[in-house]
Formats: sequence, C-alpha cells, structure tokens
Amino acid sequence: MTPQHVRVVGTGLIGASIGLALRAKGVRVSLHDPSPTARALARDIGAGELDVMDEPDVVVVAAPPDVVSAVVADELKQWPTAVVTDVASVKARVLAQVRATVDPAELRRYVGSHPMAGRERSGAVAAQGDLFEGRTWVVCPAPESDPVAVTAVQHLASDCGAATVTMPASDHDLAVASVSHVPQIAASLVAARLRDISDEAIALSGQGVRDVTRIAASDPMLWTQILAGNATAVAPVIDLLAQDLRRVSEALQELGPEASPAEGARGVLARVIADGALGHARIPGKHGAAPTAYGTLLVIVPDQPGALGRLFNDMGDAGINLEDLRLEHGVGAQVGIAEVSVLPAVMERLKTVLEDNGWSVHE
Ligand SMILES: NC(=O)C1=CN([C@@H]2O[C@H](COP(=O)(O)OP(=O)(O)OC[C@H]3O[C@@H](n4cnc5c(N)ncnc54)[C@H](O)[C@@H]3O)[C@@H](O)[C@H]2O)C=CC1
Ligand SMILES: O=C(O)C(=O)Cc1ccc(O)cc1
Repeated sequence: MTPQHVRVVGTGLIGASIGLALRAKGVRVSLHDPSPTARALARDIGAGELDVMDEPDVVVVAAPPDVVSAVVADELKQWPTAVVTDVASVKARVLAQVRATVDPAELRRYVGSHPMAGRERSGAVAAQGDLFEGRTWVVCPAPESDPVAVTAVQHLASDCGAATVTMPASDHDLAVASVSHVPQIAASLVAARLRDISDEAIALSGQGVRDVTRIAASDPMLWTQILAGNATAVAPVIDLLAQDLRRVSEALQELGPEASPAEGARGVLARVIADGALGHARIPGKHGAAPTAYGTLLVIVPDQPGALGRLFNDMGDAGINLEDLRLEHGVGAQVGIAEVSVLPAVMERLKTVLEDNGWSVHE
C-alpha cells in the first residue's frame, strides 16, 4: 500500500528527488536536513514540508554514506512504528552498523535500499521528480526484517516510478562493484588523463570521450565514501582490470615502431574490443528488459536557429518516434551531425521521409 506520509532525512539530490516524485503521487512528504539551506531549498522546489512532527509511515534516509547508519538508528528510536529505509550506495556495511547499534525489535523495521539512478551533481538544486522513472531500485532486506516493512519499502520505490529488485545486501554490493563503482573509477582515471593535454588536443573531443567520462564530474566526497564502504567487493574487480590494462600495454609496446611485434599482439587488442562489445551488449534496457537494438541514421543539421526543431517536426509529422539522439559538432563546422535512433521497423520509412523533406541522410 502506498505510504501516506513519508519523512525524507537528507534533502540533497536523491532526497529532494524522492520528495518531488512522491508529492506528484499525492503522498505527504516532510523534510529534514541538518543544513538549513539544504532543507529550505528542497522545500522551495516543492519536495515537501518542513517542521512536521507527526509520525511518518516511512522514513527515507538520504544522507551521505558515512553518517547513514547513525541517522537510521536515530530515526528508528524517534519514530516507534515507522518503517525506516536508507538509499546509500553501499548496503552490507550500513546493515552491519545498524545491527550493532539498535535493539533487535527496532531492526525489524529497517530495510536498506538503493535506487540505481542518480546524477553526477549534488544537492536539491539538481533534483528531478522523474529521476527514478523506469530505473531499478534494489531492496535489501536483512534476515531480521519484518515482511511488512519490506513490502512498504518496495511500494515506496514503485511510487517513485522505479522497478524493484530484492536481494541480500552482500549480493547487492558485489553487483554494484562491477556495474557502478568500477565504472566510476574508470571514468575518473580516463578523464584525469585529459587534464594536462594541450588546448588543441582537447578541442578535438567527440562523443566517445564525452560518453566515457560523463560521471567523472561526480562529487569526490560522496565517491570516496562509496568506494571505501565497498572496498572488499571493488578491489578484486579493479585487480582484473589492472591485469587487462597491463596486457594491452604490453601488446602496444610490441607494436611500436622499433619493435618486431610478437605473434598475437594485434589479437590482444582485437580481443579487448570484442570482449567490450559483448559486455556492453549485456547491459539491460529500461526495467531490466533485454537491450533494444535501435536503427541509427546520421542526419546533417545546418547550424541555424530552429534546424533541429524542423527535424523533430518532420519525424513527428510522419508518426516516427525518436528513441535516442546524439549531436556531434565538429570544431568550427557550420553543420552538426544528429545521430537519430529509431525502432528498426521504421528505419526505411524514416530515411525516405527525411530525404523527401530535403535532409542529407547517411547510414
Ligand atoms: N548521487 C547519486 O547519484 C546517488 C546517491 N545515492 C546515495 O544517496 C545518498 C545521498 O546522496 P546525494 O543525494 O547524491 O547527496 P547530496 O550531497 O546531494 O545530499 C546529501 C544531503 O545529506 C545531508 N546530510 C549531511 N549530513 C547529514 C546527517 N547527519 N543527517 C541528515 N542529512 C545529512 C546534506 O546536508 C545534504 O543535503 C548517499 O548515501 C548516496 O550514496 C544513491 C543513488 C544515486
Ligand atoms: O549518473 C549516473 O548515471 C549514475 O549512475 C549515478 C549514480 C551514482 C551513485 C549510485 O549509487 C547510483 C547511481
């Protein structure tokens, strides 16, 4: 059943986004944050009310990972009947700390969780009410959790628009090491290599480097806490990555101008790219569905006001839905290239419609 009153403690990016999502569903949301600015900002963007002292049905703790367990323990004590969840990116350590702090009876009302959605920005100023729409939200019951509390947290996640997956905290931590924590380190390391290159070199940046480094803009304080909190699960995956990098480095050295490459050096490089394609193809689509293979067309878009709008209109008039869009701008170019993705079944018709409307189209 949808909770009627949810208290959000920690009103930054995730807390305020949860408030916005629940308010849109008609849920009463009360907000608390030790920072007066953070809580006033969340209230001002419409994420909920301040200074409410009625007992909530559910408390969501959306504070930084290193204080989450202490805040969960305080909330369990302050509200004797409320279900308490937290949304920290690491789960086993938080559970162990809560278990060590609270009474067994209180522990029954705690169920950890983690929305697999977020942004590389912090604070309520970056909050979005649709942040969790169609994304996965992991619910991690403890063996001690009351099934009623587990259901309440699953409903909360669904009310925010997410699809829930339920698993033990330790399984969650192993999974996010590979799908979230190591990708963050990889993005940061690749982006750090850009710091000292020349202005001429950085000006050549295209979509590839942007895709690989978007999350490198993340908050260092938050991520230090996340990585330290899941160090045991992250370390072995990083070791495997380091071995792969060493093999690539050796192959590249063999292929250098001075060397006579050993047999297999090109094979190592080809295998890295091919294995990457296989790993990438496994990433699921929305709600964990199988990835959809879209058809993609490249459309030349003149650098003029309204050109992109005309392209969208021409597609809309033909009843063709745009599934994904990327824009490339060459340095000093008078045109951009729009990479337009649609369902494979409408590819041929899209090409005809666009050419008939005078667009220059490439496959
Ligand atoms: N940033 C992201 O993309 C995601 C973050 N998370 C998790 O959500 C939690 C919050 O992260 P963000 O919203 O990104 O951080 P944020 O920095 O935007 O917000 C954190 C808020 O917690 C408040 N806070 C600090 N100490 C507190 C305390 N003792 N009690 C209550 N509130 C306190 C801060 O004043 C701030 O308003 C973290 O545990 C993080 O691991 C989960 C999924 C995605
Ligand atoms: O920016 C993105 O795409 C993210 O994936 C953000 C994110 C950060 C931390 C999490 O625990 C979960 C998601």
